[in-house]
Amino acid sequence: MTSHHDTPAWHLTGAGNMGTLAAFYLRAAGFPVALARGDGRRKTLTFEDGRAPRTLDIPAAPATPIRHLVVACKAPWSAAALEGLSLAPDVTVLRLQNGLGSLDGLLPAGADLIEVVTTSAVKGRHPEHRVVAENDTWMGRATAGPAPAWFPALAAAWPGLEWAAPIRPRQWRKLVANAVINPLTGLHDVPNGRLLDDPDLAARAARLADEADTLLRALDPAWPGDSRAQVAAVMRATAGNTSSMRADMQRGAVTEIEAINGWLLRQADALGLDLPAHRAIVAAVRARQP
Ligand SMILES: NC(=O)C1=CN([C@@H]2O[C@H](COP(=O)(O)OP(=O)(O)OC[C@H]3O[C@@H](n4cnc5c(N)ncnc54)[C@H](OP(=O)(O)O)[C@@H]3O)[C@@H](O)[C@H]2O)C=CC1
Ligand SMILES: CC(C)(CO)C(=O)C(=O)O
Repeated sequence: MTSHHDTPAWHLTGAGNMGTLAAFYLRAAGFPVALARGDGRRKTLTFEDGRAPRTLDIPAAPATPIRHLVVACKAPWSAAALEGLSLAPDVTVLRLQNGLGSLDGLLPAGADLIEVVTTSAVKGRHPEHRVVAENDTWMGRATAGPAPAWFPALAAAWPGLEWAAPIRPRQWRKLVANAVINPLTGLHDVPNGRLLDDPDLAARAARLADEADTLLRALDPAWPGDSRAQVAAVMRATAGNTSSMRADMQRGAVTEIEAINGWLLRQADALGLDLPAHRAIVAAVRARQP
C-alpha cells in the first residue's frame, strides 16, 4: 500500500543548476515538483553523453504549507530563499548545497533535515542547464537510521544515489575538498589541476588540508586525517575544472566562502583553535567579493 508519504509533493527553492537536476530526478521518480515561490519556469537540461535534451516545466506552487522542500540556492542566499515560505512544523528539507550550516536557525524545530552530498556537476544559467557529470550522490541525516519511505523510488530514478546516515563523514570529506580547492583556484584564477602542478599552490593546499584535519580531529578523534591525499585525488579527478568559487569570483558574485572555510573557522573559534591559513584565505576572498 502506498501513502502520500511515499509520493511526496516537493517544493523547490533555488531552481538553478543543481535544483533543476534534482527536480528532473524527483519527477522521474513520479513526485510532483513545484517552485516554492515565483512564476512557473520552463527549463532545458542537456547532457554530454548523447542523450536528447529534456524540457522540464516546473509550475508555480499552490499556496499550502510546504511539507517537502529542496533547498538548492547558493549558501549565502539561504535566508532570502526561505524568507516568507510557509513551512509545515515537520517539513522534510533536502539541503543540496556546498558548505555546512547554511540552514542553521532557518528551519522549524521539528524539521527533518536531510543533507545531500553530490559529486555530480551541472553548469549553465536559467533556462539551460548542462549536466556535465552524473556521479555519486549521498543523502542522509546527521544521525544513523533508515531512509524515508520515498527514498527507494528516488534512488531508482537518480543515478548513483545512496542513503548514507550519519552523513557527516561524506560531508566533511566534501567540505575539506571545497575548503582547499575552491578559494585557492578562485584567488589565483586557475583550474583545479594547477594546485597539483604549481609547487607554491601545492604547499598552500597542503597547509589548508592539514589545518582542516587538525580541527576535524579535535571535533572527532576518529577522523582519519588523510585530507592531503583525499583532496589531491579530487584535484586529479577534476583537473580541468573551474571550481564553483573560481566561477563565482570570475563573474563578481558573492562566494560560498562563509559556509565552507568560514564554517571551519567558526568551529575552531568555539574550541579555541587557530587556523591561520584558513583565516588568511577567508580574509583574502572576502576582500575580493562585492
Ligand atoms: N552546480 C554544480 O555542479 C554543483 C553545485 N553544488 C552546490 O549546489 C548549490 C547550488 O549551486 P548551483 O545550482 O550551481 O547554483 P546556481 O547559481 O545555478 O543556482 C542557484 C539558484 O539560487 C537561487 N537564488 C535564490 N535566491 C537568490 C539570490 N538572492 N541571488 C541569486 N540566486 C538566488 C536562484 O534560483 P531562482 O532562479 O529560482 O531564484 C539560482 O538559480 C551550491 O551550494 C553549490 O555549491 C554542489 C555540487 C555541484
Ligand atoms: C569538488 C569541486 C572543487 C570540483 O570543482 C567542487 O565541488 C566545486 O567546484 O565546488
